[in-house]
Amino acid sequence: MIEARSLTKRYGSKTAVDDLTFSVQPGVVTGFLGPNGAGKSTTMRMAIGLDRPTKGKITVNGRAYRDFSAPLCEVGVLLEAKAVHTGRSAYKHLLAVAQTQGIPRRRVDEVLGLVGLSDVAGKRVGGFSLGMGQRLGIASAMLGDPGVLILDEPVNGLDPEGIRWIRTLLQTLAAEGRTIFVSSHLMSEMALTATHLIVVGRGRLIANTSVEDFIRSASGDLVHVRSPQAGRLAEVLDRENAKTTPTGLDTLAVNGLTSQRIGDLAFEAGIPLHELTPRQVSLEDAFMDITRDAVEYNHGQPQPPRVPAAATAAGGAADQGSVGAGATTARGQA
Ligand SMILES: Nc1ncnc2c1ncn2[C@@H]1O[C@H](COP(=O)(O)OP(=O)(O)OP(=O)(O)O)[C@@H](O)[C@H]1O
Repeated sequence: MIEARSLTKRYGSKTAVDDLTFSVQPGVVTGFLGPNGAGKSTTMRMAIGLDRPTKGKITVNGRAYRDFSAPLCEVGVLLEAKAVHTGRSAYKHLLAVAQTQGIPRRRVDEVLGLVGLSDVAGKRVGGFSLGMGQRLGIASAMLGDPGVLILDEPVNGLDPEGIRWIRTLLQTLAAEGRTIFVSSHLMSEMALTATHLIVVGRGRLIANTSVEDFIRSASGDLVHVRSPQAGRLAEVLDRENAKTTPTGLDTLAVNGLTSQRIGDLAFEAGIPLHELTPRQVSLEDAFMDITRDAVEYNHGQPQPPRVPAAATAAGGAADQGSVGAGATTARGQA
């Protein structure tokens, strides 16, 4: 398990990580999401002792990283795939890493097999493609057979086959009971890979929720309805405390009732319906929506008006299961 408590990191006047509290549970893949500059890498660097928190703490299995005598056997890390000696072969690189912590030579062969690099084990790392480099980075992270894996943007620059491979590997490792903490700025990718999400923006916690709940709350309860008796239907629905907004001559946007309930009410009132569509948002849209005000640089693009997505509706504690509690903070103060 990874636990951050009031974790804060300032670089001069810049607050990179701002009072983050969350925990990452074993047995599932937890996605660490946020726009560029949100503080993901800084958080991960603090988790493995490469940066010191200005305030608060982050522990792995209840201990600070520096307290591990054989850290590779506790927590595997992929921060920068290219941080290897390019003149060495993949095998020699892994062997050198293994020898620093008394990991047996046979484990090098095992992890090469695990990541599918056995056939190129003798090749110089300098000639590796980006995808092979990522595989080597993961092999290195897996050397000590750790129970915790921290991976910073492991799918960056990979082709679809490589992305699918990492996705399956991470899910398999999580199913073995490991704690998998993986950062990305791609919501759609994380939705396929992760079970739980921790979303940050400008260093602050925006959401800490299951992927399922994130999708549900992002999609909200907005339903598009078309009826030749839209005015009458609005009266019926308003009596049920729905919020109806005319969007055309015969169309309504309805908040606060499910499409099933709207259909039933229309039927009971003898009102014909020509369309009844729950509003769907793409995950990428939901993510953009929830992090919009937390983006450091928006490339000068004009910001479209906010849709009344329910992604911000559910409040909650800073630990497990909150969507939008931090978003309010980020919007209010950023
Ligand atoms: N050593 C440093 N000195 C000063 N500012 C830093 C330093 N490291 C990070 N920052 C700043 O802290 C903020 C968070 O950066 P960080 O790299 O953690 O974000 P990120 O979410 O990982 O972004 P990306 O997806 O772009 O890697 C950014 O504004 C960054 O410029």
